Amino acid sequence: MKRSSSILINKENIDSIAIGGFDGMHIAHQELFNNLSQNGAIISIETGYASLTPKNYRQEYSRFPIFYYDLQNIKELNGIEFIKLLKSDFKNLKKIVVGFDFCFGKNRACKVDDLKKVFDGEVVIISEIKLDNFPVHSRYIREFLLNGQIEQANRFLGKEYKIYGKHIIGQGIGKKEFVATINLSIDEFLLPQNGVYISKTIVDDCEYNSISFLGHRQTTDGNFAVETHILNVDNLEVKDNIVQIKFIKQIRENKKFDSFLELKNEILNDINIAKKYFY
Ligand SMILES: Cc1cc2nc3c(=O)[nH]c(=O)nc-3n(C[C@H](O)[C@H](O)[C@H](O)COP(=O)(O)O)c2cc1C
Ligand SMILES: Nc1ncnc2c1ncn2[C@@H]1O[C@H](COP(=O)(O)OP(=O)(O)OP(=O)(O)O)[C@@H](O)[C@H]1O
Repeated sequence: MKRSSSILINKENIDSIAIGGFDGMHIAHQELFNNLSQNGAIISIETGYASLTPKNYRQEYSRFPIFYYDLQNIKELNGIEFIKLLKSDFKNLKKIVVGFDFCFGKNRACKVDDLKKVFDGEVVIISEIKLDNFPVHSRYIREFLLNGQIEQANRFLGKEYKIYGKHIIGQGIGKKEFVATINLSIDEFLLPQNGVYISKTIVDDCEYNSISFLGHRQTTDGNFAVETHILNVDNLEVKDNIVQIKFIKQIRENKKFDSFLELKNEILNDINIAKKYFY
């Protein structure tokens, strides 16, 4: 994972910034970044709600350094004070890029027209970016994921939705009764709707085709699990504690089976569907 590189950047060199929450770093956010100059930077206002690309996972989706501002620390500033803060943090600031609906200052009282009044440099306002006539926003991408509409979410994201998890020990019956899986514990990321997904899994810097399951293991211990089975690889040894899953397509919902044999047959069927997709 590319951690924020902003600490290594000399703020004096930054001459343009894009401002927003930027959860997801989706295609509309990228359009804002396209309007930055060579020495641009991203100002990410942290509300604590980011779940598509939580704070420490955002940098990998842009070459521009990200500087984080905690909303709690700036929410009492009025519009003029907020811009003053940015100008004092970035002494060479000449351009600000925001979207059509950008609000700033205490109680979100200031709008884009106010920005033009209080900032004495160039202000670039990006009109609402849409895909198939549908506005692109993080909140809609979250809804797509929660409905299992991964392909739609991925189009809006401009990339495959990816989560990071910690490798944990499972029940230990997968390999014996079904197929081997890597079990994960997920903290900060939004999980798509429960079910079975064609996916890719990144383990120890290698990306593998996979099939992933999210949900309560209704057929075995009933516990909630995030599990991924790597296709065509037996006995993969996982060294790194952190494993990534990219979601591609939901193939079915989670189900309760009357016997282990029925679950096993369904899992083998899922694997065949995934193999047809990949190979
Ligand atoms: C592709 C796939 C599909 C699965 N589908 C279901 C399911 O529909 N219902 C269910 O109860 N468990 C499902 N599971 C979870 C299995 O119950 C689980 O892998 C098994 O209990 C082994 O768990 P373990 O890895 O913790 O040992 C699925 C697992 C995989 C890999
Ligand atoms: N569809 C869009 N078109 C143009 N600008 C956008 C669009 N979505 C967001 N922006 C701009 O990107 C910046 C970041 O916005 P923000 O983090 O609120 O994204 P969002 O996708 O609208 O999120 P949410 O759905 O949670 O409100 C802001 O300057 C905002 O105006």
